[in-house]
Amino acid sequence: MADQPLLAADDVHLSFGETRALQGASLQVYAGEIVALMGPSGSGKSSLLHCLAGILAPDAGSVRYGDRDLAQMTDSCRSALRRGEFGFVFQFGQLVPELTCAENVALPLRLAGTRRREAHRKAAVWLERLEVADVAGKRPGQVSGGQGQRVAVARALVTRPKVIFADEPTGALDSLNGELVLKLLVSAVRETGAAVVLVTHEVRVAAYGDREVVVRDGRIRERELAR
Ligand SMILES: Nc1ncnc2c1ncn2[C@@H]1O[C@H](COP(=O)(O)OP(=O)(O)OP(=O)(O)O)[C@@H](O)[C@H]1O
Repeated sequence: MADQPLLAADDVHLSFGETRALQGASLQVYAGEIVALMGPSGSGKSSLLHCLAGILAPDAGSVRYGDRDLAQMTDSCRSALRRGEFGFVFQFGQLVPELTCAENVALPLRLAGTRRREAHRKAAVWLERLEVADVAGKRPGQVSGGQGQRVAVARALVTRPKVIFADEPTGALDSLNGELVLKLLVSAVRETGAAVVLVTHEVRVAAYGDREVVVRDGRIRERELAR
């Protein structure tokens, strides 16, 4: 494991009006590791994920990606970072309904300026990798929830990001489909070397992580999982 964390939150505070979502959360994520964020509903897991990904700016404390403080970057630099180095998988509604599954997976590459043909070639590789090549020409509304999540994982990985942020990625799936999505996600990131920040309620899902971190009252409690 590298000495320097890839991503580090240091004493992060975040409030929504009167609600104190994060109250001094500190977390380090190293290259290639899968960190599972667990904890009760409302404890601050998603807020921490959003701060780590540069989607929300902390009221106090800092988030660093490598040697860069996200708060010191311009909005366009942060957007470029999110497009180029980060990938996202959420629980619902992340695929563009008007596009086919192949077009959805190719989209991040097209937005980054990759030519159509090359973007679709890479999309096909990732759809195959996630075992959903057969739905390439279908729209998200025409595929099952599990297939849709595997397409979403393919889309998150197609740019070969350094960090994947996954917020309850299997929360809407039955346990069998959830397991399949997780197994494919984990084997794909082991291959690409991406780190994963995985928010989940479920112990079974957290067990896919290298490390489990418990968020409680906007702070971190951490314990190592047996490998
Ligand atoms: N956009 C928002 N506006 C107002 N309050 C918010 C907002 N987002 C989160 N909160 C509040 O901040 C606190 C932390 O929320 P957060 O979503 O980070 O928790 P969580 O641990 O991810 O919860 P869950 O497991 O239920 O998704 C909660 O009290 C929540 O109600």
